[in-house]
Formats: sequence, C-alpha cells, structure tokens
Amino acid sequence: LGMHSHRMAAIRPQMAKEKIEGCHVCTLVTPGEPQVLLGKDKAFTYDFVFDIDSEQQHIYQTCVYKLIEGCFEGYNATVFAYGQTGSGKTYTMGTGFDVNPSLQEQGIIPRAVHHLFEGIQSRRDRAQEIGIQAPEFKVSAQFLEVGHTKKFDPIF
Ligand SMILES: Nc1ncnc2c1ncn2[C@@H]1O[C@H](COP(=O)(O)OP(=O)(O)OP(=O)(O)O)[C@@H](O)[C@H]1O
Repeated sequence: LGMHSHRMAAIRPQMAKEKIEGCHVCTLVTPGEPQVLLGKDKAFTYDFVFDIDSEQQHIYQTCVYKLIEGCFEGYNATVFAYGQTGSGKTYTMGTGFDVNPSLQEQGIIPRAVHHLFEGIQSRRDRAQEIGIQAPEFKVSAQFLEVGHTKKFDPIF
C-alpha cells in the first residue's frame, strides 16, 4: 500500500476588517515557484501555491481533479484543509451553508461531488452507446470538520 500526499497553500484576499485596520499583505509569492515569502526572511515551499487572485476553478483543476479521476480507477483520495480561524478553509472547501456562492466561487466539495456523479453518468452512458453492460459504481464519502481542539495539532 502506498500513500502519496501533496501540500498546497492558498492565500486569501484581505477581509474588509483587515483593510480598515490598515493591515498589510505580508506574503509574497515567488513568480514561477510554489513558494511563499513571509516578511523578509521566511520562505515556505509547497507543491502548489495559489496567490490572492487565484480562482476556485484553478485550485480544483490543479489539486483535486486528478484525485477524482483516480477514484474511477479505484483509488481512495482525501482532501484536508487546515489553518487558523479565518484563514479560508470553509471558503476553499466550499462547505459554508449560510451563503450561496456563485458558480465561480464554488469550492472543492461541491465541485468534487459534481465531477464524481458526472463521471459516473458519462461512463454509464458511454457503455450504453457501445452496447456493453453499464458499469456499477459504489460511492462512499466522508466529510469531517474538526474544530476548536486546542490540544490537537493537525500538522502532525
Ligand atoms: N479566496 C478567498 N477569496 C475571497 N474571500 C475569501 C477567500 N478565502 C476566504 N475568504 C473569506 O474570508 C473569510 C474567512 O474565511 P473562512 O470562513 O473560509 O475561514 P475558516 O478558515 O473556515 O475559519 P474558521 O476556522 O473560523 O471556520 C470569509 O468571509 C470568506 O468568505
């Protein structure tokens, strides 16, 4: 059994409150590199980095698309968001229920569910077209939210 993981960082725009308080953006993404500079002397490297103006669609396409395609081959996949309060986990995962985001703003989970069921349907349709028995799919998914656990370090 092998396990492979990727780490990505997405930088969110400043919230209105932060702008009003005169906060400065302290991150700088190194052009062409998956690296974030924090202030002058701290550099962090990830597999992917998405700067402030990144679109949800781009994040999905780069980080999650292949995982869902892999599910059709029988692989398991996990997408895990972590970060401090207000850093943008809910927004990026698309699990806020109090807002109704535009299609463009839709996050990872609704995109993944859509991709999964579209993928199933198109594989079944294709089988019918060429006259073979439609494949059967069993879908099992989990969505967990861990919060406010002061003693739990999710970065391991
Ligand atoms: N990429 C983004 N573009 C625009 N707004 C964003 C982005 N990321 C986060 N936000 C906004 O920033 C605020 C905080 O984000 P969010 O609620 O997703 O944080 P969180 O990490 O889930 O926080 P908590 O741990 O407290 O639940 C929200 O108002 C959200 O809409």
